[in-house]
Amino acid sequence: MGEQEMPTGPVKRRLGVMGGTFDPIHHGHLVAASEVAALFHLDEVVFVPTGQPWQKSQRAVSPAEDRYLMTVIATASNPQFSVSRIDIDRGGPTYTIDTLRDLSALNEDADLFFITGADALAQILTWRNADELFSLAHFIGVTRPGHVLTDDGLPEDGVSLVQVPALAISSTDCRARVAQGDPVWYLVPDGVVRYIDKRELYRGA
Ligand SMILES: Nc1ncnc2c1ncn2[C@@H]1O[C@H](COP(=O)(O)OP(=O)(O)OP(=O)(O)O)[C@@H](O)[C@H]1O
Ligand SMILES: O=C(O)c1ccc[n+]([C@@H]2O[C@H](COP(=O)([O-])O)[C@@H](O)[C@H]2O)c1
Repeated sequence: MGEQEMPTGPVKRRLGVMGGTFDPIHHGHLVAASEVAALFHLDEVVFVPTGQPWQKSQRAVSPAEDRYLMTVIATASNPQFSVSRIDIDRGGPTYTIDTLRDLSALNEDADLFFITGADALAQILTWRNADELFSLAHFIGVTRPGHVLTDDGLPEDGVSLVQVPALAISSTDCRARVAQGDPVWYLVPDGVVRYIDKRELYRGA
């Protein structure tokens, strides 16, 4: 068979997945997703707020509906970004293995790319069914100030490491700033500043 006659399957969509607690979502999350979308030619990035983040059980996490709505507000202006409720609506502790199984079933026409910061990537072997994760998605680890980005111990073909513009922003710091009465303007999108104020989030954090 000549080269031109080689059978080809349908071209798969390239779907980025940005999981997070987003309490609140900030520009570090948004820049990471935007950079990876450009570098990996993603068709879409779906942000997936956690239901119950079991590794954050040492602190009170804001209600899922508030975190979901802030994520919607923050991503609404970008036609490439969307938000999924799957981890919230499933109920119970959130495991990425479930996120990826559910998204695979809903997007049979897509290859999945799971985006994660250096800190989260360093913990990945502690996640539920860690071995199976890499058969469901390609993992993309991004740089984050204060954390070492490494794929040590992870499957060679399963992970890519990417440098993104350094934004020393964390949700922890945003919550502390609000609690102290300090501004979070320009750390989070304007609509998220307004939402935090309207719902009086983090005042006693
Ligand atoms: N500034 C940042 N730069 C790059 N990646 C980030 C940044 N902030 C968060 N991430 C990544 O985004 C994902 C979701 O993070 P998460 O919602 O826990 O935010 P966080 O700022 O780490 O929150 P917290 O301070 O409450 O732990 C994780 O993979 C995390 O590593
Ligand atoms: O699958 C797990 O066991 C697991 C443990 C901790 C974190 N995660 C996922 O990692 C992503 C970032 O989590 P977090 O807690 O840093 O916001 C989010 O999608 C979580 O569901 C997943």
